[in-house]
Amino acid sequence: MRFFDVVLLGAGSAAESIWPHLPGKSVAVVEANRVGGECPFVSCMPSKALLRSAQVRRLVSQAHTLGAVSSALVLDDGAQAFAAAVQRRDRIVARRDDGDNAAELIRSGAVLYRGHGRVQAPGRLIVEDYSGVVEELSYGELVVATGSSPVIPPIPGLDLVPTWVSDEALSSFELPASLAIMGGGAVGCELAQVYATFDVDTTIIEAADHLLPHEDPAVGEVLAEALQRSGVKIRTGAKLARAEPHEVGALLIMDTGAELCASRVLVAVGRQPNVADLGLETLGISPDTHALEVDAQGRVIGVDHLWAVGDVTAIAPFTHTAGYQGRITAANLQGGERRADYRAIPRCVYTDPPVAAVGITANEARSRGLEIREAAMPLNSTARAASDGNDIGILNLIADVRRGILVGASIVGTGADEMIAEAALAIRAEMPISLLVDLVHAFPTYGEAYEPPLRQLLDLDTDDMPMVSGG
Ligand SMILES: Cc1cc2nc3c(=O)[nH]c(=O)nc-3n(C[C@H](O)[C@H](O)[C@H](O)COP(=O)(O)OP(=O)(O)OC[C@H]3O[C@@H](n4cnc5c(N)ncnc54)[C@H](O)[C@@H]3O)c2cc1C
Ligand SMILES: NC(=O)c1ccc[n+]([C@@H]2O[C@H](COP(=O)([O-])OP(=O)(O)OC[C@H]3O[C@@H](n4cnc5c(N)ncnc54)[C@H](O)[C@@H]3O)[C@@H](O)[C@H]2O)c1
Repeated sequence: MRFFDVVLLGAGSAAESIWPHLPGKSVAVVEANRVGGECPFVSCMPSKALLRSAQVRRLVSQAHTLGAVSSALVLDDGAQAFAAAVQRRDRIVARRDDGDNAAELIRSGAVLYRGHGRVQAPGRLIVEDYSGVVEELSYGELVVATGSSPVIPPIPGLDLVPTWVSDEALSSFELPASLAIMGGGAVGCELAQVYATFDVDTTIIEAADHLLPHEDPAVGEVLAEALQRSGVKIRTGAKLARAEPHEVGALLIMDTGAELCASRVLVAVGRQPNVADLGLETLGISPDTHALEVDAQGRVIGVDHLWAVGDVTAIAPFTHTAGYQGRITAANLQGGERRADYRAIPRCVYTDPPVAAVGITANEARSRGLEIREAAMPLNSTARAASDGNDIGILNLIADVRRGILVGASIVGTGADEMIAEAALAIRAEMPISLLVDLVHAFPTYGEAYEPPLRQLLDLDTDDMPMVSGG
């Protein structure tokens, strides 16, 4: 049995910011699927590649409104355009081949074991490869970085109709004739815009009363308008109650009694941490655990020599969080004392226009008993929106009145995904609003939209027409 100082279970975004940063330690990485995990192959990168192709397709169709051509361009039909977008997508995801990532891992000095890893006892792990060959390893420290999987809700008949989960929707070469998407969260909204733009009749079914229900309602409302302009149909406040096979593919019956036919159903109602079948019960962890609960240093609470990083912790499940947790855990495995601070992790949805938020929502702030004040600004009132021809968007800031600092921000609009970094820094560094209000943004940029609401929060001049909602 070979001993390693550190064994990483899973080789995704979280783990890859650990293995190159443990000089002097012997490291093994156990991976059941692809080195690199989901992000480069079946989640972030293929979705962002397809979203970009879709965005350009819409832009070209609007070129005459932007003075680029004299009349509307005649586009290829959606299927031809999608075939080209898929070729580009597959180049960007290296045709889902993890060979380069695996080679880099090995160059870092770590040992790669391909197969399913499972703890046998404290300090011991087995790896079973595809042919059933089992290897046994022993470890000093174990880092669980096993990611998450889509939730499939127990809806009668759903297993009898054609369904996709996100990685299938992002690996497909063909367009469905029509697509019903269960869930108006990040996955549902991004993929709805992709498929609708390639002329697929696409409907989002969202249980809550607005899209992206984890964010402030105004965000979901502005996004809904943008998606509808891309051809997406939206049914909010509706849950799928039952599904039946149908000549088209699926007949979907909502809890409201409404019905919808679609040739394919994309199930996008959230993800759950991968904690099953890891042998964690041998370490005293309950088999009913939903996520591995970690302290700020990355240690699994109550279990010696066990760490967890990435989606398996269910903390802000994004690639950038996985990388952040990985860097902190690597430093602590080297004897450091680094602690994670999750107050300012950005949450972005890369629709067109994108959505970006950071910190807490107004509802969360109120439930924590904070005295808050909100100030908002429509992005279409910026000079940049006028010159670009963008007429949709909003920026909303949430201030903690007693401390005079920002605690939350959300933006929908062109550039939101980049603009959010300013609010993230302000929240993370607890910068006084009196300082933020003195920051000068270049003219004409979307960033200028921060200035009127910040002034509003300080009761300075209000001539730039920010909209204010109560706290
Ligand atoms: C459609 C979609 C789009 C997304 N887009 C974005 C985005 O634009 N930006 C963003 O920040 N985030 C995005 N995310 C989220 C992002 O993909 C995840 O947060 C990130 O991949 C998590 O990294 P991880 O290392 O925790 O898990 P993963 O990357 O999933 O890695 C876990 C690895 O562990 C392996 N594994 C699991 N169990 C075992 C075992 N027992 N033995 C051996 N190996 C095992 C798996 O095979 C996998 O390779 C998106 C997610 C989805 C679904
Ligand atoms: N741009 C990004 O960073 C990005 C993109 C895609 C996914 N992701 C990650 O993937 C995770 C999963 O995304 P997701 O969209 O699947 O989950 P999500 O939690 O973001 O959204 C799920 C949605 O489904 C709705 N829902 C739940 N049950 C339902 C039902 N029975 N009928 C109708 N609607 C129902 C919820 O109200 C919610 O709006 C996200 O949390 C995020 O971390 C990130």
